[in-house]
Amino acid sequence: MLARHQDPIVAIATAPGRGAVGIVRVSARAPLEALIHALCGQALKPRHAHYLPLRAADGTVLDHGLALHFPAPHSYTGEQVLELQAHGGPVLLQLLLARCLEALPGARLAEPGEFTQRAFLNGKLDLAQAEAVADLIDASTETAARSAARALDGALSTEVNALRDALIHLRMFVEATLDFPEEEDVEFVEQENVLGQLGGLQQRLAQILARTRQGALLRDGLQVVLAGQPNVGKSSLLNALAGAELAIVTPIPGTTRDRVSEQIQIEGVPLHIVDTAGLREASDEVERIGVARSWESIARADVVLFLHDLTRLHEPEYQREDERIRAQLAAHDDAAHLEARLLHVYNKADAAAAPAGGLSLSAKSGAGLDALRRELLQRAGWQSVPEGLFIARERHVRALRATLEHVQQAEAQVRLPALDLVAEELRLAHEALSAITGQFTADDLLGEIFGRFCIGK
Ligand SMILES: Nc1nc2c(c(=O)[nH]1)N(C=O)[C@@H](CNc1ccc(C(=O)N[C@@H](CCC(=O)O)C(=O)O)cc1)CN2
Ligand SMILES: Nc1nc2c(ncn2[C@@H]2O[C@H](COP(=O)(O)OP(=O)(O)OP(=O)(O)O)[C@@H](O)[C@H]2O)c(=O)[nH]1
Ligand SMILES: [Mg+2]
Repeated sequence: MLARHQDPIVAIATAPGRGAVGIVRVSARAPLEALIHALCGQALKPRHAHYLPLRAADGTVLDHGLALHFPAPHSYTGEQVLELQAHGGPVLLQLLLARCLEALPGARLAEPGEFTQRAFLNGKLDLAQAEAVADLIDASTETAARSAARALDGALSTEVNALRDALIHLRMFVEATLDFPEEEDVEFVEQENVLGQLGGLQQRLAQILARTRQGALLRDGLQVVLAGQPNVGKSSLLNALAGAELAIVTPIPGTTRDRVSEQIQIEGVPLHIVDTAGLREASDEVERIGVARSWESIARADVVLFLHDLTRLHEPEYQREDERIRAQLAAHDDAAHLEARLLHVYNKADAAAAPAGGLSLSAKSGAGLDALRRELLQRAGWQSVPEGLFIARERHVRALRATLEHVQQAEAQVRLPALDLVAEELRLAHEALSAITGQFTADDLLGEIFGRFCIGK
């Protein structure tokens, strides 16, 4: 395992397929001069682009491209890095890749995220920044991309490090007092204003937590499912929100058989919207499977848009069916959770009067869609774009929550005062906080984080 971490690695560092330019990159601890000589036929000035023929083992020219050598430690990975920027044909890039593997002893193909993992292990990036690299590549909205760039620039890390320093400062006092048991705990607590410091920490943690939550929302978005009886206008609403004819719409109940999903964005927040088969007693096998899938989507959703048809609200048969769905929703979910994620939407407001209260709209005319968008953002806990928004992950939110809880516990112990317990809570707070930037991070978590990168990154 350890030896593998030291192998030279090689990968095609551009998106697979045909592109105008493609990059093959190599990262190694060992010197790359021999490889450079074999491929480029000349020495490379560090960090300079050289235009030259890239040669096969028999001396024939594979391509005329650019070669760049980044000597360690001044490279992306902190190791020796060679980049070959060639024409973007997939066959050519495979040839160059194979050429590097053959000419560099011990080299192997890089695993997903391995270049960035090395950058992390060599201290070029902390863990939150490394995650931001992947989030930048995967960003699905402009706001998400800009926020990922800010996180890569250290927006979250800087805040976390400042908090960590404050925690360390406080820990030093507490630990020092523990080492001198003759000193009065109460006196210490007052003298160093420990309560004041703990209060300040909690405030700062709460602020960062709120911003981190927004960042995680930008990354993960919101899962929204359109559910309800057949023919109420679920597919029409999907199309209206997406601004495209994605799902088939007809006056025939039971039109949608399978899930249709689409990603849209509202103020930069990605929304994954799933249109489902109308919920009713299925009349055939295909529909039965469709309805089962509807329920699966409902179970997974952050928000369930329960659509009602205003033109049929008064029909007893229609009411019975809505009641049946409501009961089934309640049976699938605990009451508080359902309440938090269920949103009733009354459709076809262009054709029938809407009851007071509730969200009414017309998928056909578009009236009321803006109110629905606002409501969805509010349900997601989105506050209008704060300055300096950075992308974040659920992992960071959990770590900050844990840190805050330990600091709150520490405060409770100071009031007793039980300084050894305060010290322990502060140690745990420090550990939880440090997991964000990766100082205290288990190997399996690292494997999971970097394993989700694309190859060549
Ligand atoms: N061609 C190319 N473009 C790329 C990358 C790359 O690896 N190759 N990157 C890959 O993701 C990103 C840029 N990231 C990079 C980060 C650090 C260094 C680097 O050379 N760092 C040195 C020197 C720093 C300096 O001059 O200030 C260092 O850290 O010591 C290079 C690229 C995006 N664009
Ligand atoms: N007047 C009016 N008609 C609508 C509106 N939205 C949808 N409809 C009509 O209602 C019918 C059903 O619409 P769909 O979007 O297919 O309904 P659905 O809920 O997806 O139906 P299933 O796929 O069968 O579950 C179509 O004839 C639509 O044109 C609306 O806002 N106003
Ligand atoms: Mg439909």
